[in-house]
Amino acid sequence: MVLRTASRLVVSFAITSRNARSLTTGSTVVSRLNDSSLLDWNKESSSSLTSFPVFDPASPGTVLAEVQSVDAAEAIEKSKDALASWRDDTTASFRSTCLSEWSRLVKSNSEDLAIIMTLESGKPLAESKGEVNYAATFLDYYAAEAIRPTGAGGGFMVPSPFATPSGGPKGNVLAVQQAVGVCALIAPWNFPMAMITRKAGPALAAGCTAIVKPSELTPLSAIALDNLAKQAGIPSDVFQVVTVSTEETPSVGELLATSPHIQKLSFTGSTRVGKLLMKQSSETVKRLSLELGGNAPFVVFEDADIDQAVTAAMASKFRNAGQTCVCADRFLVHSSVHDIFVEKLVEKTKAIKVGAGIEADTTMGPLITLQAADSVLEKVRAAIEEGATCELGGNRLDGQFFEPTILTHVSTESDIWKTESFGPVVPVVKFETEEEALTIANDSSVGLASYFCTENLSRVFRFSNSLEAGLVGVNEGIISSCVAPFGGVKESGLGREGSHLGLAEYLETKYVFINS
Ligand SMILES: NC(=O)c1ccc[n+]([C@@H]2O[C@H](COP(=O)([O-])OP(=O)(O)OC[C@H]3O[C@@H](n4cnc5c(N)ncnc54)[C@H](O)[C@@H]3O)[C@@H](O)[C@H]2O)c1
Ligand SMILES: O=CCCC(=O)O
Repeated sequence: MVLRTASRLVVSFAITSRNARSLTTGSTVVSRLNDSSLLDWNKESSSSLTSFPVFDPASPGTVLAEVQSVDAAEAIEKSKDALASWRDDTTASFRSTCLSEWSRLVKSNSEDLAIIMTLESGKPLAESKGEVNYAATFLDYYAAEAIRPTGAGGGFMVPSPFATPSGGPKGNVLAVQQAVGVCALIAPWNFPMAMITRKAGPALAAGCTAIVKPSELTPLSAIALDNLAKQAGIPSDVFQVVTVSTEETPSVGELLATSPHIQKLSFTGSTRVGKLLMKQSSETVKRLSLELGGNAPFVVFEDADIDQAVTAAMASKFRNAGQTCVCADRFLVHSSVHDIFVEKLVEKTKAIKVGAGIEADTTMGPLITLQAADSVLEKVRAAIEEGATCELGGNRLDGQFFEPTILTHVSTESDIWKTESFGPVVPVVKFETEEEALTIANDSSVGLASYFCTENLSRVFRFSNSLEAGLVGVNEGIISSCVAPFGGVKESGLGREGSHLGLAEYLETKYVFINS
């Protein structure tokens, strides 16, 4: 394992002279960008606004930028006022063109966007580049969906507009799909661009207006997306980004969840906050999409191709240092292939290069905060105290870096097994029968992703049918795509994002009876 620290991360607050400049960006960020105007952030407000720091996860305590907060109440007013013109006065074709142009700009600025994302989220540059492209796919996908009669083109599962005789002696039934209205979109730090476009793409395509609240840990990615949206011709009140500090977040969350002017709330983040927003939203009976936490099982059967299983396990587990809601989190390996799987996984994992994401040869970055690194360490130590064997890693490195870790003989009662680790830890448990693997895999209050490796076709159907999860990867560790319906069951959430089903989340069905 190689630990690399970031190359000099000196922050001098270089941009304060221009009047009313509301994003003060450290030289580390600006000097790396081809176009520093991506981070322009001049917000006007009738109230005095605060600002908050954005930190570099690769260098604890280093401030990358000082970002001005945005007044959420004013944003709601603007969004409400902009709704009718966007929903009723623009054509679907115009909205489609705006989304396509936004995507084109995202792609043509991908180098800068990846740098911004890496600096504030910590993920390696190659992963950030992958996410920028992934983010653009949602804009392209929903640009294409937008031009179809709303909701009709997506396929048989989306309710389509229709007209039919009433079924009675007279009259006709007409059913139409309409934009839900003003939408609040609350996004997390771990995929700071793709989780925004996955929500905003279908919202804008459907004719809704959108207020995005990014994570306070990664507002720069959202600011850059906002600037490109404006360049693409999306009116500034139709798509707004509301940056707020950690301290302001609970009250702004409550405002978005309780405002009678907001018709829908879409949230990606922890199950804890999802439950809170669900309670708060009940006051106004909002439409809800909740993409919450997971604790994905990864099952390796005795008939699996072990090399393929190891590749899939690595891809799923170590993506974004294990900070992905669909990361494999609980490894169940048949006793007959346990030792060879672990041996091969340990060998491959040793090649991971831990370091600052901005360094070209880094393959795993830091965790997002010191608290996150502490929490992973605590769970690893507790698991070892409860009898687990540490096959690799097990330690926190400098700052927020954590060693890729493999634990065997893990107790299924331990915290590392029962709760989402959100870190680069592989806990392994042996099993003997398919029934036993299924029981352990489904023994969780959440059900987002799940994975299994087998060469047996009937088992593929049988086991995937029985897993209590919204997503199933068979012999594959990365299964996210704009064309696939993404979402969980149980306490992992409500609704689906991506695919034509993602558009349906932003549409209401209205039925009109016409007397004849
Ligand atoms: N299902 C998914 O698609 C998905 C995707 C990413 C992350 N996650 C989950 O999110 C968790 C990690 O992300 P996190 O630590 O950023 O989660 P988090 O819930 O703390 O934060 C997510 C977002 O919610 C905001 N937030 C926090 N408290 C809030 C409140 N009281 N009211 C309104 N908004 C509030 C944050 O500012 C951020 O924008 C993990 O559990 C992970 O599984 C799920
Ligand atoms: O972390 C959550 C989303 C990541 C993905 O879309 O695969």
